[in-house]
Amino acid sequence: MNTSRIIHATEISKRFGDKTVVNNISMSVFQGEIFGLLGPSGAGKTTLVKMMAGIDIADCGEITVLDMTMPTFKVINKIGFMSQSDALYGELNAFENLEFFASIYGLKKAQRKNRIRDVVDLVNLNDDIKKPINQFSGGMKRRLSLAISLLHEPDVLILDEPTVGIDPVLRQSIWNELRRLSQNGTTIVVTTHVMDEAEKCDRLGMLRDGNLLAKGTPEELKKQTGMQTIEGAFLQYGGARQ
Ligand SMILES: Nc1ncnc2c1ncn2[C@@H]1O[C@H](COP(=O)(O)OP(=O)(O)OP(=O)(O)O)[C@@H](O)[C@H]1O
Repeated sequence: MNTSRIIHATEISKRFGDKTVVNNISMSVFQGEIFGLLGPSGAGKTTLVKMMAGIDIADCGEITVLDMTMPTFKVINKIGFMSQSDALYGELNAFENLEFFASIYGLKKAQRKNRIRDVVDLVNLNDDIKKPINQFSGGMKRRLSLAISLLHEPDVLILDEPTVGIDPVLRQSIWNELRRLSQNGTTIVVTTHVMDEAEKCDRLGMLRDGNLLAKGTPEELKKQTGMQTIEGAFLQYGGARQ
């Protein structure tokens, strides 16, 4: 693993009303690693990754991506963000959605065609490319959202629960692709509450109620808690729902 720090959060907090949903979190993500944010529903994973992607702003603390303080438009083209709520145009078909986002990302015509073909292959949507999005299932929308986040081959990929609603075979091929991208230098942050996906990450941050309970490699976290599984380690660190 490369040691250049690509994402760096320093003591960031975020409140909604009187509720602190991200509480004084500091962490770094290094080039070419897959960093997983693991935590139950409501832990603050989405809020944290949105601040990394520059979509939301921390109340205090600082986040830098590629040494630029977020949020800034300067790195927006270097980040691929896949949100949980699919930001797709329902009236358009899949191909038109891809074309639209490719033009936003500034992909040239020839490059656009190749990239669209590659990402559509990857998420296995070839047969549905002409179908309007409002006829897509939830899983198909997830796959298209993932394809869109990959279109411009970003240096940093931030994926919020990318494999929810996706069948195990495709999920495996998506993880294979994430690994291939990371080996080629892409830095990836992925949120999940699925333990077997957490095991696939190079490092993990365990979140609960806005607090970063622990971080480390899956092996380190298991070893430190004397547990055989990530789930066991998470519970030891205080991740259990009360
Ligand atoms: N815009 C908002 N206004 C008010 N509260 C919010 C807002 N966005 C998130 N929250 C609250 O912040 C907390 C953390 O939410 P967040 O979506 O970050 O959690 P999460 O870990 O991503 O959960 P999930 O796995 O269910 O997506 C929750 O209590 C949620 O209700």
